[in-house]
Amino acid sequence: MAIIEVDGVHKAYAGRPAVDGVSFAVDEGEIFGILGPNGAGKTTTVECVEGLRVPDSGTVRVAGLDPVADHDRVTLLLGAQLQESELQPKITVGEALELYSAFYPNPADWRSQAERLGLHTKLTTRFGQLSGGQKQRLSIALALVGNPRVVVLDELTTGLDPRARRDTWQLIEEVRESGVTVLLVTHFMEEAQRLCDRIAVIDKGRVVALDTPSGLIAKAGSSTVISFTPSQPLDDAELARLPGAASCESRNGRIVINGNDETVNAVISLLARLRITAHQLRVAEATLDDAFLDLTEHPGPAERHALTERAV
Ligand SMILES: Nc1ncnc2c1ncn2[C@@H]1O[C@H](COP(=O)(O)OP(=O)(O)OP(=O)(O)O)[C@@H](O)[C@H]1O
Repeated sequence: MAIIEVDGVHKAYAGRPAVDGVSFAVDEGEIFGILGPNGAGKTTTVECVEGLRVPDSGTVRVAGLDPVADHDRVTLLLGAQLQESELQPKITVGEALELYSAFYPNPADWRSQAERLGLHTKLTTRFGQLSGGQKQRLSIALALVGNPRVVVLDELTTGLDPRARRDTWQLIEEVRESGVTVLLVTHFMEEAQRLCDRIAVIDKGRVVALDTPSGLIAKAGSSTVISFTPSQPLDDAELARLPGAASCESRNGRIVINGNDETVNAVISLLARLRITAHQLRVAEATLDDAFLDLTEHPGPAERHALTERAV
């Protein structure tokens, strides 16, 4: 059952659309990702879900409630990461956690929360003296302190070092296992791929794709990139006609084909038939990174692959 429903939401700032007809539904208990380039409208969308922005048109429901009209009730069931400016620099970590837990009828044990997030040694440290990563961890702890049914995490692990990022991912998985729905805005593909059950890709204020991470990879162009330097010139047109081949490019004697597993076998058979040797044959699987770039109007996989190879 959907716990978050966003239906045809529009939001403009000074007449310029930031969110232009966004719709999606998040099932209870899932981790739902929102991915998109800078300025795509992700934060505006989640702020509409949190009731911090009022859509110009369209509807948002959280557990059937209107986040603006029923703001007080929604606040009790939805936890959100705080912006840095929302805490006084002199408040200590322990005071902030205690204060925020007092707002909720059924708060989590904030001391164990702090321990899980590696903040237990910082309970007497003032907010203004925390590092960027520690502030980030505190904002996650504060989002979870009310034992919410839904938690909205915008750029969850920005500013965290690799270990803290992985610890945070584990924490989010534990949060989900306890039945909490997570709405996650992220720029990190690895994070989205590892954590999210489904992802909405937003570009220029619109949802351009909505699927599981593997569904997005499969949907975006081709899933396999084959590249090699042939021992003799090859006909690009013949390669482009191979089964599953979506495109073929030749640059400085190196051939790059976008295709799938079937294409890999067909290329090998063709090379054997023509008695051509493939030097530096590489077969790479597309990633969510590739899918993201394809879906948000950037260079295609072959072009990027060629760029990467040249850069190497
Ligand atoms: N308060 C505001 N006033 C005017 N324009 C705004 C305001 N907030 C956002 N915008 C504009 O709306 C568009 C969408 O912004 P939004 O912050 O929702 O995007 P985003 O996808 O979250 O971006 P980022 O990944 O950079 O955080 C951008 O063009 C932004 O400049």
